[in-house]
Amino acid sequence: MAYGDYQDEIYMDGLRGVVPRFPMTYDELEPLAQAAMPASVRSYVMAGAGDERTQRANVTAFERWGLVPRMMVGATDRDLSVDLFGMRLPSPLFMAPVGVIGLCAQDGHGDLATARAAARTGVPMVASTLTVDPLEEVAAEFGATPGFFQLYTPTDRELAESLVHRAEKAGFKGIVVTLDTWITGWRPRDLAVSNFPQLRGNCLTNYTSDPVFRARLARSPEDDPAAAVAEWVRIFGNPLTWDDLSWLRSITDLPLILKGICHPDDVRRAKDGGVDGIYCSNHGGRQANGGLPALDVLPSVVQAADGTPVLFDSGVRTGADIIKAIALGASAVGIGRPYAYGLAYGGEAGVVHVLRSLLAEADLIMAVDGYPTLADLAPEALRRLT
Ligand SMILES: Cc1cc2nc3c(=O)[nH]c(=O)nc-3n(C[C@H](O)[C@H](O)[C@H](O)COP(=O)(O)O)c2cc1C
Ligand SMILES: CCCCC(=O)C(=O)O
Repeated sequence: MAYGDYQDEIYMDGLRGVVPRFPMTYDELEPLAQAAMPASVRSYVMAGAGDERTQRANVTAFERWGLVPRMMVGATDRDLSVDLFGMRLPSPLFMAPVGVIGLCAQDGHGDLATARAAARTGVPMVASTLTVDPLEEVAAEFGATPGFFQLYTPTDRELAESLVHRAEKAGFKGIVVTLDTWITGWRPRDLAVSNFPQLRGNCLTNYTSDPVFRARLARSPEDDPAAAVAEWVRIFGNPLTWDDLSWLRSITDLPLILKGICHPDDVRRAKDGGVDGIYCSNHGGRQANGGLPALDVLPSVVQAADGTPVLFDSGVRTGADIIKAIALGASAVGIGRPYAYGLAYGGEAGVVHVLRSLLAEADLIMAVDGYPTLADLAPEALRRLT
């Protein structure tokens, strides 16, 4: 089945008098999802760093590139599949780690709903360290779709190793280490409501369920939750340096991917340290304002990666954006807010709808523009507007 067939399904429903249950664009979804969320979760998900210029620029950066269509290619069959870390994935799309995704669902179990959406669509989920349900239970919902575990590396190395080994045992297929969030950026939306401390206590399950973490506490997290949060705050932020990379590399044989890489020299150092993947991202503009849009640094990252897979996120909102990122050299393309809002508005079905809509649009663009495979999307397929 082609991804574009989702269009036919929606039209057929229309013929039977069934109107679409979900908004058809990100711009329509965003306010509806925000209205459906509790205020603290809403401001947390919306929050970008500073006056959010970088966050907005991540999105508008895509408007400066245009695809050039090719005719008479006969692109009746499209192939969106990609090879990544020895796995064949049906498309380049994946769900970026979103720490509070659990809380985005009405029932508080959004991690499980997202994992089920991954199982239904074949779109991998990168599960954050900060899930609400334990990583083992999240992984159990993935079905045949590979999942990735995102590590926030605590200062306690033994705890970091325990989290990674639990992820291996649970069946995750890669470890994504996030480098840009050892400290939280200046987020006025959260500061205005003193938000973050309220939320974080809900997302510590992977710590409170960990034997190493529990052994560090005088009393169990069940008996003294405040002490568990305090210990988490103490150990959470690890300002990793390149000297830590050999240790990170040594703790797992799974593919190791570094998230937050935007500079070609950092790509080279990561490659020298033996990583399997580079993840180019500015954290959706949530961490440091004043930065370049992530899309604008992607080509130099891809060039330095020199064949090492480059995952990309930040600002992807449409199927056309996915195609543009691929044409600029990304091996896989992630979304954060779009699926978080799909979940908040429509639960698991909302996530599935967001994923299928993005893939349908991407597939139909490839059909119309005459690019039957992702390999056809060479840089010449794109032109930069002046
Ligand atoms: C509410 C929220 C929570 C996030 N939590 C994490 C996290 O736990 N770990 C991480 O590496 N990135 C986290 N991110 C960043 C995303 O992985 C991703 O880089 C970003 O959302 C991509 O930008 P987009 O939202 O414009 O698609 C979070 C993003 C959001 C919106
Ligand atoms: C300490 C921040 C953890 C979650 C996160 O990455 C985000 O909110 O962007």
